[in-house]
Formats: sequence, structure tokens, C-alpha cells
Amino acid sequence: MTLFITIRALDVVDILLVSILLYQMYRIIKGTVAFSIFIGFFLVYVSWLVIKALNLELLSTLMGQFIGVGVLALIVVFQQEIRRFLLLIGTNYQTKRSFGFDKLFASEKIKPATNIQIKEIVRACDNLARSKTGALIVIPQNSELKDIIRSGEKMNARISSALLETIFFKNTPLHDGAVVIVGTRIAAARCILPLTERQDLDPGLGLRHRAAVGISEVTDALAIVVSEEKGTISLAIQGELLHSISIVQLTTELEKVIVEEA
Ligand SMILES: Nc1ncnc2c1ncn2[C@@H]1O[C@H](COP(=O)(O)OP(=O)(O)OP(=O)(O)O)[C@@H](O)[C@H]1O
Repeated sequence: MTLFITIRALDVVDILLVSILLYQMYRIIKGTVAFSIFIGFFLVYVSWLVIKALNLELLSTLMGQFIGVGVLALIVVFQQEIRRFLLLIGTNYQTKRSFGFDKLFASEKIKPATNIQIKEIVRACDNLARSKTGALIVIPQNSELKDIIRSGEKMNARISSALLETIFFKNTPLHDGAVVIVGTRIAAARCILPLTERQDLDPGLGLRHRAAVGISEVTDALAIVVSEEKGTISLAIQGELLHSISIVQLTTELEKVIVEEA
């Protein structure tokens, strides 16, 4: 018997799309417990295919039932990752669009930060780092982080380095938690962020850094961390931590993402 395999152009597109999908999934779940769960489920699935090919009826029926329920279980286990994946697609769509759904549904348009405001944020981080004052500043791109803002003290103040430094000054009532900056305003202070579950982060990094990575995983926000212990500045974007970066690098990264287009 001769076996003919014809590969159409559409099959190549299909394989490419699956590869992109798998790569994006890998990016999102690498370093988390979800990665081990995914590998475990994948191995069970491959064993099931082999067992089916060998016609081992009883074992294949039993495993088939497990896999049927397993798909539902996966949705529950991968809740956060599915959320991040959809967010990744949504954010890419929003940043590349000329027309967006947000224009249809937005209550009011958020004015993006300008270079002057970025400079104020960077100056504050520089001064906080020099004085080894711990700080956590969250800057969303398209989302407004209303639920996070609700967890803290609402402010709605003009962005200035003096105000940011005052907020994080040790032992003041607002210094704990995160400041959220929406557009051109400091929206709130003392906000509580979700912590990342990543296990591959440097064990020397504590809750402040884990909270920064956490918020950047589940939203499109950037989070700047000033370490109280080391006086370093780090930036979390899309679940990745750029650890101990320079002021120049911080400015470049912020301008790349949030500055108003000329
Ligand atoms: N879920 C959270 N949301 C917002 N802020 C948090 C959260 N958890 C901790 N923090 C902030 O982090 C501080 C504790 O930081 P911790 O020392 O554990 O972190 P760290 O990453 O080691 O940073 P540092 O280098 O500044 O010590 C808390 O006082 C609080 O201000």
C-alpha cells in the first residue's frame, strides 16, 4: 500500500498558527506551576493516543473519561493563564488599532502621560532609590484598574516627583502598598495588588517585587519597583521583571509604552 501525504498551503498555515499558539502559551506559563500541570496533562494525552492505537480497549476507555473531565479541570486550573492570554490578544489589538471598541464603550477617554510626566515619575524613582525608600508604582496602558484603585485611597492628583516621594516616605499612612497612575493623574495610593505565583523569580525578591510582576501578568499595566533593601529600580511588563535597571533604561521603557504620540 502506498501512502500519499499531500501538504497544502493551508496545512502550512495551520501548523504555523499552532506553533505561534503553543509559543504564546509557553511564554505565559513558563516558570509557573501551570507549566508542570500542562506537561503532565500533555504526557497523559500522548499516552492515551498510544493506548488507543494499540487497541487496549479498557485502559483507553478509562483514560478517555479522565481526559474528558480533564479538559474542564484544565479550564479551572488555567483560569489565570487563559485570562492573561486573552489580555495579551486584547492589548496587542488595542495598541495597534486605529479604531477600537473602547471608543464605542469608553465613558471618557484617558489622556496618556506626556514626556514631562514621565520625567517626574523617573525623577521620583531616582530619588527614592538613592534614599533607599521602598516604592511600587503601577501604570496601566488601556485598562483603568478600577478594582485595584478601589482597594486603596483615591487621590486624583497631578503627577509630581515631590508628591510621589512624599507618599512613599517611610511611616506615613500612605507609604504601604502601590500607587496607581492613570493617564496624567495619580489615581490612588496604598493599593493592594495580586501576587505572582511564579516560582522562578529570584528568591531574594520579596512581596513588593512579586506584587509588581503579579499586576503585570493579569493586566496590561507596567509596575515600577524601588527596592528598600538594595535601592535598585526594577520594571515589570507582561509578567517579566527587568531587574535593577538604570534611570535611562526606565525612561526609555516608559516612553516606549505610555507616552502620548506626537
Ligand atoms: N500585594 C501587595 N500589593 C501592594 N503592595 C504590597 C503587596 N505586598 C507587599 N507590598 C508592599 O511591599 C512591602 C514589603 O516588601 P518586601 O520587603 O516583602 O518586598 P521586597 O520585594 O523584598 O522589596 P524590598 O527590596 O523593598 O525589601 C510592603 O510593606 C508593602 O508596601
